[in-house]
Amino acid sequence: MESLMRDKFFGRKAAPAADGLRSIAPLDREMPAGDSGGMAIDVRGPFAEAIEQTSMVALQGVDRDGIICTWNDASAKLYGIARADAIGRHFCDLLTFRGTTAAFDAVLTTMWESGQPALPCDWQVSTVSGKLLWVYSTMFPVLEHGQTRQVFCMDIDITDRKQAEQALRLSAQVFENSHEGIIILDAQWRIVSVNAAFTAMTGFSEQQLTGAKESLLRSEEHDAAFYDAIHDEVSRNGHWQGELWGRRSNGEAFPAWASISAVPGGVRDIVNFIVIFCDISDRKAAEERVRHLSEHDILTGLPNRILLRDRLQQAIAAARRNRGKLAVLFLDLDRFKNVNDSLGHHIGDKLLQTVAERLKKCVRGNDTVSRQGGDEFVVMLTEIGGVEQVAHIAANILHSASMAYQIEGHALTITTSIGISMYPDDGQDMDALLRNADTAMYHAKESGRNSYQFFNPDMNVRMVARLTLERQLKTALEQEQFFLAYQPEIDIASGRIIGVEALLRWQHPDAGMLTPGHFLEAAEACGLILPIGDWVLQTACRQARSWHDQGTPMMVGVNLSAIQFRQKDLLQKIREVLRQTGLAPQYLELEITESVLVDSAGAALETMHALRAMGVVLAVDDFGTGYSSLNFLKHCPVDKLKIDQSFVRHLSGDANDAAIIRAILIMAKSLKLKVIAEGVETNDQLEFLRSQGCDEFQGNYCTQPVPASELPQFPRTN
Ligand SMILES: Nc1nc2c(ncn2[C@@H]2O[C@H](COP(=O)(O)O[C@H]3[C@@H](O)[C@H](n4cnc5c(=O)[nH]c(N)nc54)O[C@@H]3COP(=O)(O)O)[C@@H](O)[C@H]2O)c(=O)[nH]1
Repeated sequence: MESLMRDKFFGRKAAPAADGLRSIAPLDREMPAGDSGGMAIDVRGPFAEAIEQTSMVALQGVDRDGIICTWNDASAKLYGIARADAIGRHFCDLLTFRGTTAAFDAVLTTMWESGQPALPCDWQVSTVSGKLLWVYSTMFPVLEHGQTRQVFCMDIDITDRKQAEQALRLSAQVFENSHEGIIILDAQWRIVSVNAAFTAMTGFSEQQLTGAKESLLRSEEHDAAFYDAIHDEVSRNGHWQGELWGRRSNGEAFPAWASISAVPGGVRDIVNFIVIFCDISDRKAAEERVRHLSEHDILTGLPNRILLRDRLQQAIAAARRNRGKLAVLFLDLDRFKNVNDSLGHHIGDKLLQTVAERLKKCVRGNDTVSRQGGDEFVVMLTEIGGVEQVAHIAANILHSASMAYQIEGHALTITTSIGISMYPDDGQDMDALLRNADTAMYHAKESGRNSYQFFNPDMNVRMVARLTLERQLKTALEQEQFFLAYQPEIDIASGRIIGVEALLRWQHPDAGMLTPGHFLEAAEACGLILPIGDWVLQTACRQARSWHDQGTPMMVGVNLSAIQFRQKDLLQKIREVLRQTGLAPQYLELEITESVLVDSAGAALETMHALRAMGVVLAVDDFGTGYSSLNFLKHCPVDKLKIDQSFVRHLSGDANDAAIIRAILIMAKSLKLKVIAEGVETNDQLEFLRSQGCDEFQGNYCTQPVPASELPQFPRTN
């Protein structure tokens, strides 16, 4: 490329100069008439030589072949090439023009041909050593006898200027194309210039802003002191950055991140301020959404546990300062699980949403209704006058929650149990108040549900005892402290044992042998009844199978409490136990109380039919104490009624009990159900039952419940 250029513009034959290549050729300059830019220099003369060598301007001269004839000290300095290394070399060997070679060549060609000087021009030059610089170049031909003899070039280094221009261009690009709003202000905080991003961000036009005071952009979210502090900071330290509210042209405030810098002029003088503005509305909105989600319950939109704790803490601090009172109401819906189990979670969710709406209507705007999870809600009442006021609100809540619900065609009712603790009487801190309200709620449940209970310290004592019992029950299960006692069920006519009822016993390490009355309720409350019940079922069936193997087959009765009966996998469990133990299903009798059947209505019937289909025998336990209607019994696939022992116990003294037993027996006969009387302790009781046609009896008159090995050797049926 360079050699091509060399041939084209400096002549193909590089003939040596007459006086040798390294000497400076004698030249005369002839100015064409009317030429304004040409010059005549006698390069041989001392004047020209002096100019050439002392000039601050880099001066080079080349002949027709492009060979360098002149290279002054300034050129050597500018290009970093010594005079001795330049003279006699081809110009293109030392200097090349970046991207403008063709233009440079054209200028040279014109000059050689026209003998006219070229217009001064900026060139970017790279030297043989790799140095890159910008020069402002004036090129002119030197004539001899009317012929161009040499071309001279005067170069001034403009690299710094070019770089500054470039930087300025870049800054302008950044200013205009930045996504962040940029404002340039003068020393009096008057707007000098704004970029497009800022006008787009605020809705102000450039005309509206230019010349306006910075206060035009202030939002009412901040007072004057806020802006004064920023001005002070920028004046003192040259910089401030932080979040502030800006103002759009329509008056709307928007959150922004601002970075303000002072641009110094002379000593201590600030000439301008530059403000970079970033609209953070979207980020703030996203943060707000995340914060809201983290503090609210998704299902009901109520404050969740986290937000409640936060508000409770603040309310306690305020009550402490003002010597005020506040109340914490712990709510738990009664038997909400039944709704989920029978109608599905979808309906359960809708019910919770409606309850939440009703709760909000029962309290004032500054109170908090929160959902803790599941069917638990906590209401915080602040600025309370006294317990009467709280009791009134609690009663309202009970009433409102118990009103009928219509959800997707289902008519539902639900009640609530509420425990209440008060600051400062029932706790000084949040955890104590929540704990005590929970304890009181638990007592509300125990005392029949659909009620509220204020906390009292006795509750805590009972709660501790309950928790201790629950812990011990867990240990009992792990350490096999349970065993089964069996009580025979005797056919009255033949006197034979036709089966036994398996009754749970706990060999407590300290308290000795405990009957279910001591622990059953706690086991049900904490859910341990399920693993315990599984163990009972497994153990009783294994024992019955063992009697079968010994040639004395006997029916075994196993009690199922409500929670056990409602287990989703009950059928599967029973099928599996029968399979594992090898007990035929007709030897297993499941005892279910009337209340279980009535409470779980449709679902219970389905389960009972499935159990019957499996071949298992079903008995209604404690019959007469519940509310089962005759109609209900008619549709219930049960085999046996167990007359509750309370009727048997007072047979001799209470004519009513005798009448009840008679009625049960008549009814059972017509429904073709077997009847067994429980709690028979005397011969008189037995004789009465025999006289009334009762099928079977069970009770201490025969024997108390005993371990399998101690069962009396009565004749047994097969
Ligand atoms: N879910 C489960 N419940 C169970 C289980 N084991 C027992 N239970 C239930 O606990 C209740 C109390 O049982 P328990 O203390 O064992 O009392 C039973 C008998 O000991 C008692 N009984 C029997 N005959 C007499 C008598 O002549 N006099 C008298 N005072 N008491 C007597 O009656 C209870 C039998 O109750 P029932 O089940 O109604 O037939 C009790 O409700 C059990 O159901 C278990 O494993 N799981």
